Amino acid sequence: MERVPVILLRDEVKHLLHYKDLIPRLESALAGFSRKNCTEIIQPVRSVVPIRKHDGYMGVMPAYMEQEGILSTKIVCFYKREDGSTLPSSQATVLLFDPEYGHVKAIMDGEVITSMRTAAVSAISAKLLMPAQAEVLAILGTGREALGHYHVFTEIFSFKEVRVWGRRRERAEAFSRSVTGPVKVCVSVEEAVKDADAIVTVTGSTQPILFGKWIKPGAHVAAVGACRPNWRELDDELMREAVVYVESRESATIESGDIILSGATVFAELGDVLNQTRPALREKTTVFKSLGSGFEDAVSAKLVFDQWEAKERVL
Ligand SMILES: NC(=O)C1=CN([C@@H]2O[C@H](COP(=O)(O)OP(=O)(O)OC[C@H]3O[C@@H](n4cnc5c(N)ncnc54)[C@H](O)[C@@H]3O)[C@@H](O)[C@H]2O)C=CC1
Ligand SMILES: O=C(O)C1=NCCCC1
Repeated sequence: MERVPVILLRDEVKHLLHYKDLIPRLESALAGFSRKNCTEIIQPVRSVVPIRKHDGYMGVMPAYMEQEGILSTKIVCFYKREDGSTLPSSQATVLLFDPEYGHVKAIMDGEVITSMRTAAVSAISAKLLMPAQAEVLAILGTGREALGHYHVFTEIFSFKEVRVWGRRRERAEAFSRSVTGPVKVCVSVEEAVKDADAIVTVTGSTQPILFGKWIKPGAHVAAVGACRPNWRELDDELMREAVVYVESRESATIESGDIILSGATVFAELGDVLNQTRPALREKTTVFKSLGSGFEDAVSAKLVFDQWEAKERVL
């Protein structure tokens, strides 16, 4: 029998995926991934094909979770875009397979998944590592990931002040107008991060934009951009003085320019903290260097598919 995959477009994925389901699933997947001798989650480091002519990369991100019966791969194309470019800086599709037979069960939009799971993992890092009674959140960058981070951080935490900085002030102002809560537009990174408790860097920068000397001791930084080994968002001082957490040590030492070029040491994976095998050093300045993992896409895609199937059953 020929099996036809279901195609789930952006709006449907958006409708089916919710942070309240996603966050606990990601927490258990991060913990599973970091368990000693983990055989449940098979995930090679992302394969990256340079698309030199267009200043871009294609990342292929497979993952297999045997117990959960999840086999998937995300294919994401991402680009270094010049200021003012109207082209998208990344596009992604997730394929969900039947692990027993190998056929494709679903082809779904990967952009909502990328943005929600990335923001959710940063929020998990903040839950574990941000100072207690955090009052000020600073978001550096005004694009798609910035918006995702705004939504989940304001949904699960209660900040007294949210600030945004963007290279182009009009984009930061547009960002501030596009969300429902109050957001203070800052003219410089330094102004945005002064005395901030939580800082999210979500830019396409390839050079440091955030400097350790501007940051309040004890602040938590979720560093989401700079996912190539020669790209940076954070300076050497911040990387060397902060306690650094990652999703995967293996990926971090291959893909993160902030880690490789600063010579910083990785203290723990987030999963180690969730498994209580490494401590959450909340009182110290902490950096979560996010790179994105195939297993995060895998559990997100499964949630979307299960929700879709449940809806179909009712109809
Ligand atoms: N860690 C992860 O799992 C993921 C990381 N990313 C990365 O996050 C970053 C942001 O992605 P999106 O929001 O989707 O992109 P976007 O294109 O929607 O937004 C990029 C933002 O960065 C700013 N920007 C670009 N170049 C800059 C520079 N040189 N200095 C300062 N700001 C600059 C832009 O003005 C814009 O505000 C990218 O580097 C992307 O590759 C994206 C998805 C997942
Ligand atoms: O995990 C992802 O998805 C991405 N990571 C880094 C660059 C763009 C997409």
